[in-house]
Amino acid sequence: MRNENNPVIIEMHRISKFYPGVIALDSVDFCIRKGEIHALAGKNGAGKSTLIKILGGSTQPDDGQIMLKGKEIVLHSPHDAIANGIAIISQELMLIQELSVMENILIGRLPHNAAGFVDWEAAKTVAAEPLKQLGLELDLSAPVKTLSTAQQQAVEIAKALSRHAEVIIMDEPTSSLPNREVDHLLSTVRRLRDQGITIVYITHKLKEIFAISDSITVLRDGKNIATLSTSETNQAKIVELMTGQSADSMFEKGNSSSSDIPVLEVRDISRKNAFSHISFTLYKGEILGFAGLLGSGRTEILRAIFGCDAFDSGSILIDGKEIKEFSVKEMIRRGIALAPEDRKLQGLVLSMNISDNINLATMSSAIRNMGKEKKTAIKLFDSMGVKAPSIKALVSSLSGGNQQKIVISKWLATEPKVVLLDEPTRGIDIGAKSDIYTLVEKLAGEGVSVIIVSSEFPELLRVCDRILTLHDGEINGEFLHNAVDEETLVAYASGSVAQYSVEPISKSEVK
Ligand SMILES: Nc1ncnc2c1ncn2[C@@H]1O[C@H](COP(=O)(O)OP(=O)(O)OP(=O)(O)O)[C@@H](O)[C@H]1O
Repeated sequence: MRNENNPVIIEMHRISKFYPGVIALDSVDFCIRKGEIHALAGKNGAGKSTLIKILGGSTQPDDGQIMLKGKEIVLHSPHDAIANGIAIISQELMLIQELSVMENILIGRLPHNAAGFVDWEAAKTVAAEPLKQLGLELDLSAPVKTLSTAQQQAVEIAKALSRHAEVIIMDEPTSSLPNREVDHLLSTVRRLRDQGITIVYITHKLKEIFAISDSITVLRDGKNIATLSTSETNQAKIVELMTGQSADSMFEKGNSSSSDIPVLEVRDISRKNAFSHISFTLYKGEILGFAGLLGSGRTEILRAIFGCDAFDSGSILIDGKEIKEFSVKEMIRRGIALAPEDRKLQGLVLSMNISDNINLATMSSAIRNMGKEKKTAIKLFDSMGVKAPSIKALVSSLSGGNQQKIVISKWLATEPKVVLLDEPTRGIDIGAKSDIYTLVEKLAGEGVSVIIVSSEFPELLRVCDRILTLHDGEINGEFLHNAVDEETLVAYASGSVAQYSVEPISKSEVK
């Protein structure tokens, strides 16, 4: 709980930051108290990253003032921030994979003996200290590349502690962690707070904000909308503050557009070590969800349908005709589109602009029709509500939610009849999520069929007509969206429902 008696450790006053055509931060005041976990919430593009980059010294504000324990500080570089006890743990960890745990913790600061050689014994003692503070036992000599993501994150935190960080900023720390590691990270964060360390915690996951934080600051369109004590507010209120809309209106399922016309029939496909005996039918205008955890085979099944990966047995039919030739090119020709999970690696070319990215999947010859490309880009840019100065803006400058809209636009440009969306809302804010659900419903209304893979089951319940649960490469349950709850989906997806025979659902029930 926020303790108003804790002294203020950092005050940011009237911080502004301008980029060409964008006010990233508009005279923001941000106050953090010592020993609290302060969550920073806001839609994509609200200004969270810019604010913490300023606090971490990697971006300079155009206006405003930063006070640390009552004294003004000027942060010209990340080095200045570290010297002032402020550390950032980014989503992309800054570790050197080939070096050991100890070398990473003490990077640039290994102790030397009188003869000028590294004093490895002293290094061991110094590096062990922050790990002890975190309550962790790690082999100090193990190369970092042999550790799990959660362990690597712990090394990054230990590095910050060994540099005497008093304020640790964590940017989406659970986004790359498997579910089972999340609770462990949250208890590490609480442990740090109890030792008097101040944490600024950025996440799009509201559940996490309420599980961990003492206070919440909400940014919207570059402004500080409110700073609240977590115990005195609730999720619906935070959604309202983030979006300016009531939470209820964003989470109502629209009418189903599902028909009786089969579009995609997957018959008993199997691939060794990936999935087995997968059979289902997708109908015209239907939104079908795959509820599965990491390793359930969900991504592999989509990739097989899209022709990226082969399967060992079984068959796939589109519009009643069995497909004999499997390649991405052929599947695009037959009207299938896949928006992949890792949008930065597989979905976009970050160094290219919005227009070129939208037209990527339809550029087929060396001679480009620039007029047509521009028309397509403008149409999708407008209909998707992308927040950027123009179609010429670089995709790398967009927020996560807007990047995702570009990935989806790229595939809509191919005018598909089946859209496969792999974790379409991962890491994006609630406003952009709502835009994507609305878009999916609009597509279904136009007769496009959609498969959504997600580990966020409330999202599937919100948008899908029907949901298949996947565990260990097999479909182990089939549910209508209005006949199932989150707990049941979790039980099936985690395999904790041992014996279950899938009751076939008649199409009349789906509607
Ligand atoms: N280097 C940059 N050049 C141009 N515009 C930028 C740059 N960095 C951020 N912006 C713009 O500033 C605004 C705020 O972006 P910021 O990344 O701070 O938002 P955010 O709340 O962190 O979003 P997300 O949750 O997607 O990370 C956005 O409109 C973004 O496009």
